[in-house]
Amino acid sequence: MKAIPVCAAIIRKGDRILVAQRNHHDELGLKWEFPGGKLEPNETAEECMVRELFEEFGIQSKVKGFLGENTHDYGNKKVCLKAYFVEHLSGEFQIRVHQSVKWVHYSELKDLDWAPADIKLVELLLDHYGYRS
Ligand SMILES: Nc1nc2c([nH]c(=O)n2[C@@H]2O[C@H](COP(=O)(O)OP(=O)(O)OP(=O)(O)O)[C@@H](O)[C@H]2O)c(=O)[nH]1
Repeated sequence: MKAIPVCAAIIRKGDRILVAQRNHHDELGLKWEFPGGKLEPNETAEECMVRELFEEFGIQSKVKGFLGENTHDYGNKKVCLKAYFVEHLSGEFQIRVHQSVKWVHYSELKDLDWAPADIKLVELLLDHYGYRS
């Protein structure tokens, strides 16, 4: 099974990261994730991130770097989740798609009920910032 490429945004404010809860109507409803979505044909990861963050929150943003990726097999599909560091440039966050969003301190990230593909990315993120609980 070929993995579906999905881009996920790490948006930081001080010691907090923006996390989003999937809508209860959607697959993996109420699980926490990094905002983002599937890469469209002929789109770069940077374009995908900027598009998804505008669709999901109505904000303008810019990709600053790449954290890493994790491929996860959900049984019915396989996703390759690629996490990018993204800077919020302008616009108030409007919650257009998700159930809710919140800014979570590094020390609390591991306590969330994450979408399974995200767990390895959360570990990578904590390593990246040198955070040890
Ligand atoms: N955006 C996002 N998707 C994730 C994460 N972790 C994870 O397993 N996924 C999975 O990756 C896929 C992305 O789908 P999505 O529904 O968010 O993206 P989309 O808006 O482009 O899709 P759609 O237009 O088909 O609904 C889903 O299967 C979702 O469950 C994550 O951290 N962020």
